[in-house]
Amino acid sequence: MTAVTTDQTNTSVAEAIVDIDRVSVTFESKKRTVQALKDVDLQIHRGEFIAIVGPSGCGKSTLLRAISGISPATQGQVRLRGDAVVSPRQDVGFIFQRPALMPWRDVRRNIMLQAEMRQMDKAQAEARCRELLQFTGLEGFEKSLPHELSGGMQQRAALCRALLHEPDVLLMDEPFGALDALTREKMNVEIQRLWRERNMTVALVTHSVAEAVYLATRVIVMGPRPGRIIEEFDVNLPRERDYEATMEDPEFHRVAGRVRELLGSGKSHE
Ligand SMILES: Nc1ncnc2c1ncn2[C@@H]1O[C@H](COP(=O)(O)OP(=O)(O)OP(=O)(O)O)[C@@H](O)[C@H]1O
Repeated sequence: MTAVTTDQTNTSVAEAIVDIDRVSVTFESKKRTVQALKDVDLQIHRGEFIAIVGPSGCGKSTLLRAISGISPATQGQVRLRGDAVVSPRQDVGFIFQRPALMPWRDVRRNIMLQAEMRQMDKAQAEARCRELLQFTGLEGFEKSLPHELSGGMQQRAALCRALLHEPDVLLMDEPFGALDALTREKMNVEIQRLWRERNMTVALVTHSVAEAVYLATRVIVMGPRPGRIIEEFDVNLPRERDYEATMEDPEFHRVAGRVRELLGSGKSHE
């Protein structure tokens, strides 16, 4: 079993909404077998914001996919709200690296796709859609097609779609990697507010150490494939985080420094 050291004990006794118990994921094809995850143990408690960092190809996306059931565990077990995850789950929000909007549908209809897939009550979904458009600053762009939006706006539309059914668990796989630095910063601030105000449980995969530490209550560091958790750090910062002030906070520098050290201070982890 992988030894996990924690620099500060998380004494939270809150309910584990996600329980990952000795999970391994192996991909088998005719050509080769890849073990993407090996004996991963992790509990995510209600209201936590977990950021997962690690070298490229170490299994970060696979871990999120195991939680959502897109790539279920081949050994061990993931439990979501107590239920074993064995197939894709509808009761989470998932945001991919690319917004994956349908090019022929306008913003509103892209968001409402979620309602159609889930056969949600139309009037309720429309009301929720309007609320999310306002929340993410997309009001006025309901009728725009994806190609008429900036990258950040497209990712915001994807965020609205992922949140339409009000999931209490949000999984985000490097959602801001393709954005310019300033837009990424703005999205970080929006996600911080969203997590806080909606009291969601979030797991984020990111290559940015700064993004991980700014957003997370706990940073999980994975080692090279086969993916294992090698260390985790509690981030002792207030839930409400001003961006500039956080960047200057000694706690931010302490955690970011240790994470960078562990990742070999590679330049790929800004
Ligand atoms: N569907 C799949 N079929 C076969 N192999 C896969 C599949 N998905 C992932 N892998 C392999 O599993 C390993 C982990 O991949 P994963 O995408 O989880 O890594 P990652 O840490 O998210 O990488 P990156 O940071 O580069 O996005 C890689 O070697 C990858 O090639």
